[in-house]
Amino acid sequence: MKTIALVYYSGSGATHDMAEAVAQGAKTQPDIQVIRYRISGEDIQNGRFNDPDLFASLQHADAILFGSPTYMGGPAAQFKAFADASSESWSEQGWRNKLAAGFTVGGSQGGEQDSTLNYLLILAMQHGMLWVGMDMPSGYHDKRINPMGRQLGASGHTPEGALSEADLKTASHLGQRVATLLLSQFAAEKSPVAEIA
Ligand SMILES: Cc1cc2nc3c(=O)[nH]c(=O)nc-3n(C[C@H](O)[C@H](O)[C@H](O)COP(=O)(O)O)c2cc1C
Repeated sequence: MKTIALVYYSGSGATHDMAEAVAQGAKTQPDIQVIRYRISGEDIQNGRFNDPDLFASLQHADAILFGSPTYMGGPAAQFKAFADASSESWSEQGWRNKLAAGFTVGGSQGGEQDSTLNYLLILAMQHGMLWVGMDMPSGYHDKRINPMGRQLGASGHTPEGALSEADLKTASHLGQRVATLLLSQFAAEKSPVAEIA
């Protein structure tokens, strides 16, 4: 059994819908369990995210997928508070070689979702994780997904307050891709950080 953890913030529910689509895609594969953690403002006290149980369970996940709405051209502050708190795992590189991926939602089609995905990628790199992007270039497939052609991760937008079917399919595909990779021979062995001679 492989475990995929989804850690995300969602203010009005669109990023939550993306997370559910990611989970649905992941669950199409056998022997995959998905754990979901929706960050809430109450987890943040005096500006600091505090949930030791979450970090303990993330330690056992095989993949961690990060999700945040795009707020003011980047991740929401609530997500960033979680990311800052993850620095305790950073010092030990505790998430090294886990798979990682990201998803985001903006109100506009071109609402700087790339900037949020870039941040999620950098967070994964800080932790020594292995980033999984999209493998569906827009216009070169017949599945009507990834309409924005973003290869860095799954993104959507909510012009009428809701995501399109194509955006949800994109998220679902990303979940399926991570699950497939986890089950494949390419999943990295988790080995301790080598000592420098
Ligand atoms: C404080 C704030 C800042 C926002 N900034 C952006 C932005 O930079 N780009 C964008 O496309 N949408 C922006 N939006 C719109 C949200 O990204 C959009 O409503 C999204 O669907 C929210 O996701 P959620 O329902 O998961 O909270 C912003 C919304 C809020 C509340």
